[in-house]
This record gives sequence, structure tokens and C-alpha cells, in this order.
Amino acid sequence: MPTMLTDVFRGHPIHLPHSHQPDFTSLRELPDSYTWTLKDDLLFAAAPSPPATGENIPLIDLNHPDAANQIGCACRTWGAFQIANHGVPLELLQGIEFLTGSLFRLPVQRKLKAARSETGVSGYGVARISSFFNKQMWSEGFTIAGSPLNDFRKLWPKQLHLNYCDIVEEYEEQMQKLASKLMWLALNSLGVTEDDIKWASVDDSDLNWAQSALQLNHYPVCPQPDRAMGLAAHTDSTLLTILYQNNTAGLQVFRDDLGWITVPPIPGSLVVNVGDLFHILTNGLFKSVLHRARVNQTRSRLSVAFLWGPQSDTKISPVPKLVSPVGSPLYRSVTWTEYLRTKAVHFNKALSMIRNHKEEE
Ligand SMILES: C=C1C[C@]23C[C@H]1CC[C@H]2[C@@]12CCC[C@@](C)(C(=O)O1)[C@H]2[C@@H]3C(=O)O
Ligand SMILES: O=C(O)CCC(=O)C(=O)O
Ligand SMILES: [Fe+2]
Repeated sequence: MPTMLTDVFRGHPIHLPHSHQPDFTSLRELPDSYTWTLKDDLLFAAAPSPPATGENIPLIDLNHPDAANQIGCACRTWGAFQIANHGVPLELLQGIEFLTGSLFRLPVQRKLKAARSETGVSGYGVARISSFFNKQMWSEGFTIAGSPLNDFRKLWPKQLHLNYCDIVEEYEEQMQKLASKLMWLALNSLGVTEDDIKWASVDDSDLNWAQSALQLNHYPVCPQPDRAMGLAAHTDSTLLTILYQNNTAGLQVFRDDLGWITVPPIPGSLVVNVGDLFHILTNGLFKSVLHRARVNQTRSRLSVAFLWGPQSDTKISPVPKLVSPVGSPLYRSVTWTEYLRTKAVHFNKALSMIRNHKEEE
């Protein structure tokens, strides 16, 4: 039986800090457990804003005839870009934002009824990567893998949860099509076609080769944002992640030569991140982007990440065409399940764990 995303941590419980969620709204000062310093995250203060070059991830119009090349270029240099004219209806973006806001506005006791279990993927709780840090992150999250019906029923009695399930279903459907389209545009720019990848298809009426999870994030207003961390620096374990952010800035991407760059919210547009599996598939040509979320003193922030990858039992390895004729593949093959489990143990070292060792030098 193939494993499903929902089962990936069964038998691999992750011990998260107790979710004694503070009443974020009543705090005037940051508690010590939420105060980050350099030693809590080596990257915390990495390259404090360089001389402003104004450089940022590109905004790509999907209707532009050169969109594929622009996407390919962004995946190689930044590992991230924003997209306009993506075809996802504005009402649907507003719908998922409304759902996310109304979920996090529920009283904490209600949210905890749908708390994520130690071996589960779905539900309410702190970000999974929290287990790797001594300090707590200034955020709360809700993960959806598979149908949200069971969890939503606990959050919203009566009929309301059914409407919310419909929104999630519609959102995931649109995102799946978009993600597949983006993957093929990016691959085409490298000369890689359907013939080079056995497990995927370009036909968007058959997307069963892929699967996804939805991560809803809330970053409440914070009394001392400079010393707090919304979501610590990480790469996503996906092929691609499509992120919707509300109109409050907070997402930052890291570039070795520029440091942390804030990705400005552009109404109606979506942010796309290259994940670790896409990095592996392209033999490192596309960079999985290190990113994090900062918080704000006056405005709360919401984001919705659509985390997209292959079916759990699909072996992902570098496309032979992208491995130089004299070289060997940089990574050995992994399934998404294997990779998520490696990440659950080794976090930001996971990618190097599956890197092939140089045979001779
Ligand atoms: C399918 C996925 C991908 C997961 C794990 C599992 C469900 C939740 C995803 C996230 C969402 C928040 C950041 C991240 C780093 C985290 O802590 O949980 C992601 C992680 C990954 O991309 O590795
Ligand atoms: O909130 C954000 O902007 C980033 C969220 C994120 O990186 C994630 O959910 O994986
Ligand atoms: Fe992320």
C-alpha cells in the first residue's frame, strides 16, 4: 500500500514544544521564550539589510510570451518569484483569506479541539520545524492534508464547516493546475519535456501523480517584532510551493549575496517558491529558496502555503539530461515520504544528507 502524505509521520512522532499558546493580544513585552538572539538561529541577523540595491524577486506575468524563460531564470537565481495573471479567481483568494482569518479568530480552546497530534500532519499547532529551536515562534498554524472535514467539523459546528470545506477543495483544485503548469514552464525552459519525466504528465485533467498539503499561517501583532521570529528560516520539502499572503509584509527570502529580502505583497498576485524536491530533480540548477516570516507591531498577517509534490511512492532523482555527460548526479533518488522523514530528523541538513559523495577528486 502506498503511503499517503497524511501518514508520513506515523511511527515518527515529532515532539513539539507545548502549545500553551500565550494570549498573544494581551502581551506588552515579549516573554523570554519568544525572544530570539543570534545563538537561537545563526541566520537570525545574517547580513542585516545590505546597501539597498532595490533588488527583489521578479513579478512574472503568466500571459507574457516569454514567461517560461523568466520563470526558469527566477528559479536559477532566486528560487522564488511572484506571478500575475495566474488565472485563480480573486474571489477564491479572498475566500481562503476569509476562512483563514475566521479560523484563527476562534477561541484557543476551540482551536485546540482540532490540535495536530504528534504523529499526524493535519490540524492546529505550532510549525513542525519548531522542534529544532529553543525559542518559540510568534505564530500559529493549521495544516490540511487530505479532507479537512473532520477537523473543520470540530471547529465550526452547524453548517458553516461545509462551506469552508468547499472553499478548500476549490482552492486546492485551482492550485494543483497552476502548480503543474508552473513546473512544466520551468522545466521547458531547461529543455526538459514530458519524455524526460516518467512519473508526471502535462495533461492537467490528470493530476493524480501529484499531491499537496495546505498550511494556513497566522502571525499576530507583536509588541517587539525585531526580537521575535514568525517562522524561522527553512526551505520547503516540496517541488513547488505557491504562497498567498495578505496585504501585510513579512515573508523574506535569502540570497547569499544580498541577505534577507522582504517580498512585498502585491494584491492579487501569488508567490512561488522552489522546494527541495525541485532542486533535486534539476540536479541543483533550480535553488530551493531559504525563507522565513517576520512579524509586525501594528498589523497581523495571514498566509496560505500550497505545498505541492509528487505521490508518496514516486522516486525523484536528477533528470539525466541535466547531469553533465562527464559528471554524476548530485543527489540520489528519494521519495517525498523519505525526504520528509529525513527532514523531520535533520531539518536544514536534509538536502546535504541525500547528496552523493564525490567519488574522486
Ligand atoms: C507536506 C509537508 C511539508 C511540511 C511538512 C508537511 C506538512 C507541513 C509542511 C510545513 C509547512 C510550514 C513550513 C514547514 C517547513 C513545516 O514545518 O511544515 C513545511 C514542511 C516542509 O516543507 O518540510
Ligand atoms: O508566511 C509566510 O510568508 C511563509 C510561510 C511558509 O514559508 C510556509 O508555510 O512554509
Ligand atoms: Fe515555507
